[in-house]
Amino acid sequence: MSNSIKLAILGLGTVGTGVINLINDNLDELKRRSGRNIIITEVGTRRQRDDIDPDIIQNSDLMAIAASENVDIVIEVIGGTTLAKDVIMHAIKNGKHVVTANKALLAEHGNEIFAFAEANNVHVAYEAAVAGGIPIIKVMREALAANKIDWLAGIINGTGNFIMTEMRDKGRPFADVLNEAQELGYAEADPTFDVEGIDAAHKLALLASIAFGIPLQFDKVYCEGITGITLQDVNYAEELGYRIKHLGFAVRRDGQGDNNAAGIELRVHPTLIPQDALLANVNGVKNAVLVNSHPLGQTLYCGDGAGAGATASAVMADVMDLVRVLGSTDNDDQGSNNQNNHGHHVPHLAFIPEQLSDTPILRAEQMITGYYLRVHANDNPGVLADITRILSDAGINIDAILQKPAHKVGQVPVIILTLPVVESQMNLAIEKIEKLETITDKVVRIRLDELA
Ligand SMILES: NC(=O)C1=CN([C@@H]2O[C@H](COP(=O)(O)OP(=O)(O)OC[C@H]3O[C@@H](n4cnc5c(N)ncnc54)[C@H](O)[C@@H]3O)[C@@H](O)[C@H]2O)C=CC1
Ligand SMILES: N[C@@H](CC=O)C(=O)O
Repeated sequence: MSNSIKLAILGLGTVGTGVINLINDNLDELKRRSGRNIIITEVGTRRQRDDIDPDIIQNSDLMAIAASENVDIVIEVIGGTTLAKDVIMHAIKNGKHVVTANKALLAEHGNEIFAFAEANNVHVAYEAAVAGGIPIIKVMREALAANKIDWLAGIINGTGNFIMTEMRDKGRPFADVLNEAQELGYAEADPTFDVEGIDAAHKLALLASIAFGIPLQFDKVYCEGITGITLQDVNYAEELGYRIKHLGFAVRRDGQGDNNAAGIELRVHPTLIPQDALLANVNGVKNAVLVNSHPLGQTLYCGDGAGAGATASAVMADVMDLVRVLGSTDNDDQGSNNQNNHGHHVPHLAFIPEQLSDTPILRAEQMITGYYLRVHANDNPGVLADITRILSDAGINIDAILQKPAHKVGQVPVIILTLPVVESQMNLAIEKIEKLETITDKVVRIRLDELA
């Protein structure tokens, strides 16, 4: 077997430990598939660990590891956007290929990091950064390379899906399930990233870039989390044949039709989807990404979205890609066997950097979705007529109405499902509904999508 490939793992938490375990468990498979021996030569850890193979150098100086002669590929799994960035830039400068699971870092600084990697002829691989173990980056960059992607929708946070599933199926309290997700290694170091939708927004920014060939624009992703979802809305949605899932959407709009703007919608929010949609039945820590592309049509990719094993699988898939590049003699631009050559001809963001487009990202009020509205009204004659008149005057088509028995004396919840509408129109209609004397509370609104 030819020369060993030397790995450094920075950070021995959930993912770093998962990678060590995977290598220990599957080394024979890795060798047979790559034709190379794969060894961990160094690990970056804050404190000396006695559970690590004594042949592996333990070092708290991550910058030294990133420049070490003893390392071919640097695996960054410390998380965060400060030291992680410095270490990755240092590794790139020193000609190392990098594998990272750090979606926060790439969503915020990926444009700079990828440009620096290209200038230094190395690759920064990031399969584990989106949807855990699902090979969605590889699929979208390579397997769908001949397609034009129109939209994608995905459950892209395992913690959030785990919490919503456990709450719905077992009636468990939010805080209790979040606690379990942390114990299982699913949650981010700061779990507000999971429950407020920020982690999903990081991943969506990455998916949208490789779907549409646009630069990373995390700051333009519209983002709502799951903390405002009540069991009451979950149950009403189920009664109407829908399920609430926390989804990320990236949608290309061509600007056809009244009030429609051309551009890309990037949004993360709870969404009612039909109960019989495949995505509605993706539960627990599972993630799934539905991609609609031309000419292929809809394809769905599903698997564990978080946790040590799933994430280590994605990290090591990237390592294997790089091992094959490092091992090839005919894959680089000069035909040489330069160990540091880029070799990997798949562009970081799927499109060649000069071809990234400046298609605008649409503002929230320009986005188009259906809606679930829950309106609390005094049980007076004519109240329903007032609400439906306001919606109809705003050009909003009602798809279903459900009036529930009064749960407080004289007050009835009215549930309305609408067809897709431009958000600015819905904002105006809700403003008018809330001004009606018969309306007692703020209108609750959740977006709705038929995924057709
Ligand atoms: N846990 C999961 O399921 C997934 C995590 N990720 C990403 O992978 C990365 C790591 O996540 P986890 O392993 O879950 O986090 P973690 O918090 O379990 O592990 C991070 C480790 O890095 C160590 N570390 C931090 N700064 C260090 C320093 N200066 N020197 C040495 N060690 C240092 C910490 O002590 C900790 O052991 C994050 O970017 C996360 O977003 C991505 C996909 C899934
Ligand atoms: N915290 C994240 C981990 C994987 O990306 C999640 O729950 O999805």
